[in-house]
Amino acid sequence: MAKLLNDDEIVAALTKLPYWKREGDSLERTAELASFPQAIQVVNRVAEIAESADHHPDIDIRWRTLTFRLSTHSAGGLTEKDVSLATEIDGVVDAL
Ligand SMILES: C[C@H](O)[C@H](O)[C@H]1CNC2=NC(N)=NC(=O)C2=N1
Repeated sequence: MAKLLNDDEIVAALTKLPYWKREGDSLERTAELASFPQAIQVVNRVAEIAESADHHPDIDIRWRTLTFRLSTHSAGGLTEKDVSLATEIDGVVDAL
């Protein structure tokens, strides 16, 4: 099972993830895209990445604004899997 990150490790990871904040046991980011279809494109690409990694985000879709919440449910908190998925999501959002 993935190892839980401690508070210092989470703070260190967040210095490299400026769009993300910690909300308790989750990492959270909002992204506003140019249109609803673009937002759905991002969701579809993130879904592919999540399936490959077998690590799935919570995603809230409101018109063209997406909110991603990442946590490793099996470990009961944040792990390197969440940091890695956050980095991948940033790449998807940046690509549009
Ligand atoms: C069996 C499978 O590996 C698990 O159910 C995976 C699926 N996706 C997951 N996603 C997230 N975010 N946390 C998990 O603990 C998790 N577990």
